[in-house]
Amino acid sequence: MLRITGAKVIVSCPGRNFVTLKIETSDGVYGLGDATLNGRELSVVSYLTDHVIPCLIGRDAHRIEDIWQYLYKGAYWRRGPVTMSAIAAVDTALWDIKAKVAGLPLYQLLGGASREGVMVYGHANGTTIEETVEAARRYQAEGYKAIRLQSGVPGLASTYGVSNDRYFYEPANGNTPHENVWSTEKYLRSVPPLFEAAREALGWDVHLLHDAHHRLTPIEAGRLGRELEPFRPFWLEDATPAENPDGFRLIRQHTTTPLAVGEVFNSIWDAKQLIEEQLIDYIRTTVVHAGGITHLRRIASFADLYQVRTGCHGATDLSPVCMAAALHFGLSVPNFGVQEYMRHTELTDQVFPHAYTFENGMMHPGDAIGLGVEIDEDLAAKHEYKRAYLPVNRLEDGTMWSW
Ligand SMILES: O=C(O)[C@@H](O)[C@@H](O)[C@H](O)[C@H](O)CO
Ligand SMILES: [Mg+2]
Repeated sequence: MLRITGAKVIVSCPGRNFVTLKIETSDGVYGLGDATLNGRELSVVSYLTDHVIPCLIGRDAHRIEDIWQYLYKGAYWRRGPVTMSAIAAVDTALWDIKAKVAGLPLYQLLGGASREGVMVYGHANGTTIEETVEAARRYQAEGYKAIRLQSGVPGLASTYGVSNDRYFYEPANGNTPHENVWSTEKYLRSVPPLFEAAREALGWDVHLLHDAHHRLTPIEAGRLGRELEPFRPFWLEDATPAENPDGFRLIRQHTTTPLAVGEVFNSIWDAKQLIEEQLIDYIRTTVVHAGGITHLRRIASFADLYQVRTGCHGATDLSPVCMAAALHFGLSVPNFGVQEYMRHTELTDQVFPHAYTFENGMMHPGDAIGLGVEIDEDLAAKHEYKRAYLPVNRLEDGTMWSW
């Protein structure tokens, strides 16, 4: 038995907030798990510290599945982003420990490599089509095989996904939420010309992606998907809010553009209908928000039955600990599709030194034992938590809207 002797939550803000769980064991091996829930970070800190950690001490760190079930079924209150992020952190840390004890990189325990590397997509954005296409060209020159295109919408002051920085788009900031203004009509006019210009400039040997960020109705999404078809997008992401999965059936009736959804999902139950009715092509659930490696494997195995592939969320609010876990998972899972990769800042990378690498559009988790990611606790302690919110979205007449 490998006893859990201690666990602590490390909150740090090296440019943005991260919550990291560190679990220690009787033979000195420790493991890390990401528990960051963007804009609601401290709720998971409390869930872990006040409610989960006291139940972990003394348990056998090797019993990953049993601990997962204990935290999930045992809480009585199932699912939800706070619960599932906390369980994810415990689960990830336990896999890190098990792989370290085995003396193997985690992906070897998950069945070994199913491919040479993990294809990632980068974010090209700009305030105009020209700027966005120019940014995409730079990604292509750096070897990216898949690029997400988000451009400013003429007539709207600010839009999600668009920043002037080359790499670092950061959605959460401000002591109170920033307010964006939205017009579906203006947006819908702006996306097809963006894709047309991008295909003309970049050719056809690169995958192009787009995120609608839950702001369309199903019929609007169907129209956008259809208008993008000539430009062969890899996927249209979060076309409509997925609380009502039936909405995706309506989109499907109107377009063959592949659909991706699930970055806000936290369990297999959120994805079940979408997967079994083949209403989506890519499932975006990720390690930190969907119950860790144990639960993500379950979702992926289920999705594989229906030829739905993975496309894990990988924005900057998913820490390098999550990124490492995602890469071990992505390298080994049979039905891998693509992995999102938004680079972290240099300071974040200093706080979380890691073995994973990027080369020519592909990433690899590296061959360090465990997850292959560390936390520099002294440096982390120098950067205190700073409240930050995701933005909100309103229609031009002031109505609150999805974002
Ligand atoms: O596709 C994506 O990366 C996103 O939709 C994110 O920017 C998302 O809004 C943030 O990660 C939320 O924390
Ligand atoms: Mg998204």
